[in-house]
Amino acid sequence: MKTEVKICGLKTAEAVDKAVALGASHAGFIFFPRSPRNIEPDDAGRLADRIRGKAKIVAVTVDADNDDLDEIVSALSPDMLQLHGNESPDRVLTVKAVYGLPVIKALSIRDADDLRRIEPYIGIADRFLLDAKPPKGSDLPGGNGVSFDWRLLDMLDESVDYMLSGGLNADNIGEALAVTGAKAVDTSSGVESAPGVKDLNRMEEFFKAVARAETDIIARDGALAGRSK
Ligand SMILES: O=C(O)c1ccccc1N[C@@H]1O[C@H](COP(=O)(O)O)[C@@H](O)[C@H]1O
Repeated sequence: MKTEVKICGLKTAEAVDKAVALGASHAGFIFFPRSPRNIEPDDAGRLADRIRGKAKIVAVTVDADNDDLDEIVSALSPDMLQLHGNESPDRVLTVKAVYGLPVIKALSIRDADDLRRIEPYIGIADRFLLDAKPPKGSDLPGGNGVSFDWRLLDMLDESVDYMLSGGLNADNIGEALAVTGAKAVDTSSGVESAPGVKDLNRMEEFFKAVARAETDIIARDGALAGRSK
C-alpha cells in the first residue's frame, strides 16, 4: 500500500504545488506565532485553495482556544485539525463537536510511558501523530527535527492509526519505514534548507526515498514469506 505523506509547515505557492505534484496526501499549515513556519489564516486559505481536493488540508494548532480556532477554520476550511499541544481527551471531544472536523492528536514520545498516553484518546482522536519530545530549551512543541526511538512502536496495538513524525528526512525515512511499518509519515524541517524555508529538491528526495523504501519492504516481506513456506 502507498505510504501517506504529510508535508507540514507550508508557506509558499511553490511548496504547496510541489507537495501535491509529488503525491502528498496531506498539506499542513502551522498556526503558532513562535514557529518559523507560522502562517496567517487568510494566507493559508489562499494557498489551500490551490490544492483543495488533491491533498487533505490540515490546520496545526497548539492549545488554541475557540476564538483562534474559529478564525483558522473560517479562513482555511481545513479537512482536519492537528492538535499539537497538551489538549486533553475532553478538549479533543469538544473541538470535534464544535467544528465537526476529524482531529489528529499529536503526542510527543521519548519512552514507553509516553506511548501509553495514547490510551485515553483512543476512540476520541481520529488519528495520532507521534512526534519526538522537543529537545531541552526548544521553543517549539514540534518542528524540531529530532526523532524518537522508532522501536518503541513495537508495543503499539496494530489498530492504532498513526502518522510517524519527528526528524524524518530523505536519509532516514527508509529505516523509519522498515522499522515501524508506518502507513503514514509526516515531515517538516527535514525538507527545508533553513527554518521555515521548504526546499523543493529535498521534498523530491524525500518522496523518492519513500518509494524506494516501499519497494524494499515488499521485497523483504516476499523473501520472508518464501522462507516460511
Ligand atoms: O513545525 C513547527 O514549527 C511546529 C510548530 C508547532 C507545532 C507543531 C509544529 N510542527 C509539527 O511537528 C512535526 C515534526 O517536525 P519535524 O519534521 O521534526 O521538523 C511537523 O511535521 C509538524 O506536524
